[in-house]
Amino acid sequence: MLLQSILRPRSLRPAAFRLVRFNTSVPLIRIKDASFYKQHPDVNGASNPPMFSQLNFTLPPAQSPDIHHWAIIGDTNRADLLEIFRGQHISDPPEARSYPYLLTDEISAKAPQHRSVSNAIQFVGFNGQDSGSVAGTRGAYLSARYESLREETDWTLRQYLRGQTSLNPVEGEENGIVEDEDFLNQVVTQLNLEALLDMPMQNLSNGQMRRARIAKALSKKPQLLIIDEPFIGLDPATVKSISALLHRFAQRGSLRLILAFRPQDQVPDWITHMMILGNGHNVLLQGPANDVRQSLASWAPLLHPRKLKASPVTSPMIEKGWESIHAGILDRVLLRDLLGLKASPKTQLRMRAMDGEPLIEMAGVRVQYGDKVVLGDWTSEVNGQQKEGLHWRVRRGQHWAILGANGSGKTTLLSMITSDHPQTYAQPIKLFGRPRLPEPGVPGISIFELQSRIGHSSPEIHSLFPRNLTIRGALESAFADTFLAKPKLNVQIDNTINSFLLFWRPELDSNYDPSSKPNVSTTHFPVPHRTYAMDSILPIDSHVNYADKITFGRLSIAQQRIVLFLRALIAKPDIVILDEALSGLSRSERDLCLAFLQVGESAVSSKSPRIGDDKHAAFKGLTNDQALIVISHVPDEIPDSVRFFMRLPSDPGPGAEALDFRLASLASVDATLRSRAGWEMAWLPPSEFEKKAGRARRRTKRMGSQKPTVDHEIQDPLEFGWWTI
Ligand SMILES: Nc1ncnc2c1ncn2[C@@H]1O[C@H](COP(=O)(O)OP(=O)(O)OP(=O)(O)O)[C@@H](O)[C@H]1O
Repeated sequence: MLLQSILRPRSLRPAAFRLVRFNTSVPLIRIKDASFYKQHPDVNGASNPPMFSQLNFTLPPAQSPDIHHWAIIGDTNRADLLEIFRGQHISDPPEARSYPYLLTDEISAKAPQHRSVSNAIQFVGFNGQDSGSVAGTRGAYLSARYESLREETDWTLRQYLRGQTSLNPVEGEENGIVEDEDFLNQVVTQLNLEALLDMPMQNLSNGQMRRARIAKALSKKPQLLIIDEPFIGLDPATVKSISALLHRFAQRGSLRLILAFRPQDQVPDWITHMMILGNGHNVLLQGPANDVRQSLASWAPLLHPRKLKASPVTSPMIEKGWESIHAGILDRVLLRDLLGLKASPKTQLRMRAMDGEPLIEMAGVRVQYGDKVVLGDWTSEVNGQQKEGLHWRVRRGQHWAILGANGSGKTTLLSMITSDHPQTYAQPIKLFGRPRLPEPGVPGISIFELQSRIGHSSPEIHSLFPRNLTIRGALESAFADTFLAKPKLNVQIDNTINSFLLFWRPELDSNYDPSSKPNVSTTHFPVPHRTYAMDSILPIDSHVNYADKITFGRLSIAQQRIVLFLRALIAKPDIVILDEALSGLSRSERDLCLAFLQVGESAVSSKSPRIGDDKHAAFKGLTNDQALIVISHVPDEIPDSVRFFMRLPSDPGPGAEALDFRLASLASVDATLRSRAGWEMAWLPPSEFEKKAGRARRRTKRMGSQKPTVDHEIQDPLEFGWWTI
């Protein structure tokens, strides 16, 4: 989403072809007409194609007076480019990539360890398998995070930051190796990490872990810090503060920064230069941010080729856009993402389901470690009285969003529902109308029953999901007791899995080519009396056997997230929990997931026409019997069918009003959390929230000659004092 700011008119020239002049002649990174290979260019021919052929890129050091704050924008191939910047992959010719500034006398005198590229350039990436694990922490399933036993290797944040993570430290390094204590303290303060210093790393929330990793990288005072997807999974206030903080560090002139984003992400205003990657390993545009934005804006008409052909107006930049489309480097899905245009997924607003069977009931949940209460440290209104702890009810058919700043307890709350948290058993929680432990006359609910009735996708599941399962195996595991146990399958389940695999083939099978027909003889098939597309009469196996060959580990991060999203839905569980399940997806993939959630296989993708037959679709969207719980820091990832939300309290720090606990519903059909107005309203501090939101009011209805009774539809809002926005 790059076209946020007003564009100033300038001549349209592809920035990649422009000469760049710097005041300093000693760049930090110089890449000149280089191609890059994963293996030596002489081996493996076709399976070792060049990446970023004839790449040119120059980055002046932080000490140079030229201000260069770079953003790299691209899909999965941006990871390869970031590795190239860090000295990985083979450069052809070898001397075409160099780091001249690291060889200067200035570096030898000030920071000799920075003569090595791996010391001078630090990288922080958050997405995917390595995202949560730091030096062996957070390695086990979520439940391990909550175990009271601590291993010797459960390093605290302080130990992690000081590098004290060796069981047998070398003499003299018992307290870690810190180059500059004052600087480390400053970084800790600025990233608001002081209060967490003595906490084991595996107990940190996602947002806290991200801040910790940025702090660790900054504390090494690198010449260049590269951060991939710096803001993914952070609450809006933390995004603002980390963005401002990174800007301050970069402005000081001691650190260069390269931030990498997905095409649909919002890029901070202070970014001065951009490189936009196209499909394959190709650079589409590169140069000063305003020029790139302007070139991109001129490509908007390419989304409407018919209108464009009728118009006599053309320009070299539009020509370049056409060429890129014809060469396959640019496609309309990518262009839409870059231009920040929303596709319009079919939205179906779910009727307010107020009288469904209760699936989750919490009556005063309070989770604490020692003196620290991490969930339920508030009072709220229950039947007109103030009660302590979390009181909440989720019924069949209801779609909820859980909102809260990083560290406010969202993951802890979910672990109460999934029973990953040992304290679940001691809490006043009922699931499916039953307590966790048996009570006189009421049987408890077993963990296996619970797992079979809850579909769940989360960053924790992503980081622990077995990489060697095939795509089909991954979906089948939704019907098993554990990831690797034998699934309980039957013909109907097999058909459902095939149906999902068929629908999602364009996204999951990288070799999928809608124009090529599978190499299967059709001569022995009965001749249909009408003409059908050839694809639809081929056996389904020929369309879905890709899923038996591709393993989860070979998929891109976005594809892995799609598979886990489908895995959460496929067994038609009573409760679907999507915890940051769509983060890391491109805008079009995310919109397709949202549409799929609501209308199933009749959702439409701009990527390719679907082969599926809607009438016989195995999945037609969530049913009125299912409940949905969504957690996301990004409004665009919250389906419009979400009609209720819970906001957990958080304290943004000195000078800002703390957010309090609220339960609320979205009153009008037009109000959604995806809309800017709805999102901002949901995050208002109490003084403003109470002015703008309404209270659930008592409605009565007459039943024959009997006295008026309270409408059952209003029971929960009145009982729990809901608000409406
Ligand atoms: N075992 C533990 N001991 C002490 N504190 C803990 C422990 N486990 C988690 N916490 C703290 O509980 C709080 C809630 O964490 P949780 O992961 O639920 O937050 P979250 O809302 O999911 O955050 P995010 O949006 O960053 O993922 C955090 O402050 C975390 O540091």
